Amino acid sequence: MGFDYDHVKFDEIGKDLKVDPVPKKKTVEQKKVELEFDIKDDPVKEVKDLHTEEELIEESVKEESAAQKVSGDEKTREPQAANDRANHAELMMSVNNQPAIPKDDPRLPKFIVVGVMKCGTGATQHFLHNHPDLQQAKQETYFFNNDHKYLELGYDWYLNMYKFPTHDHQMNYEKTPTYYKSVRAQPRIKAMNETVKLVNIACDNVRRTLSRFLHLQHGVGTGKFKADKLEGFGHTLDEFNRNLKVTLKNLGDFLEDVKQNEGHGTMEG
Ligand SMILES: Nc1ncnc2c1ncn2[C@@H]1O[C@H](COP(=O)(O)OS(=O)(=O)O)[C@@H](OP(=O)(O)O)[C@H]1O
Repeated sequence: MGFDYDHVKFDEIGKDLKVDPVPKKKTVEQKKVELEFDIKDDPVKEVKDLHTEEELIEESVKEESAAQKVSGDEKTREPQAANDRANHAELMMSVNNQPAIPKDDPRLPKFIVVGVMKCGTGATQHFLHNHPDLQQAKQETYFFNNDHKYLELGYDWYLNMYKFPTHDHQMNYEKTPTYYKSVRAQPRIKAMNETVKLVNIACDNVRRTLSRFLHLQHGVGTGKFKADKLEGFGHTLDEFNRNLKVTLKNLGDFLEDVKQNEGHGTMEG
């Protein structure tokens, strides 16, 4: 059963929303004052986990963009178009020097929690941690989706994230909640062990988005992240909602345009 596009009024989407005027951009000085206010009044001082995770991601992103600047070629850039992904993954495997994989090392993980970020991966890890036959990596490694770690530091670095199993049945594992969306990580994990088990936890995407937003907002409020992390999302839940309403209205206009013009009105362009 197909979707009946003809009877959908895309230009109606968001029409009844009472959209408040888009807030004017704040000056740097205003943002600074707000940030200081947030830090002073924030009741939660302890954001250790949040800090560690975000630091690792930021480090990973910085390293990737530095690699792109230096090489300036296709090898290190994650492709945006879905159609390019499979080809790109193959390209990545063939053109880069792959690190030697010590396939028999008992420290290698038997399964990996690959995501989804903000779907309770931390809670899952917490439960697994208490199992006597399981042993987790020292931290979220971000190994397979980071060119610097994977290609330059290699498996020496990765294996150092693990202890040797203490008995025959014990299995090592890691959790890095961004692997699920990484074009790089997939073939690299397969190269390590093509029967390794991957655990992916799914949840409601709206709840997940809100969780991520509040995570970022909290991090900015406590000075752990830079304020520009929230650019476009707003700095409060009210701003987030306001911006979402505008985005939703724009989405309706965009879809109407696609409906009218793509493939001469067939939407098959
Ligand atoms: N058991 C269970 N089931 C469903 N959801 C749960 C569970 N335990 C924790 N949570 C909520 O998951 C949010 C944190 O997810 P993650 O641990 O995956 O975050 S992270 O990606 O590692 O930062 C975080 O959501 P928010 O509280 O909305 O931020 C947790 O409350």
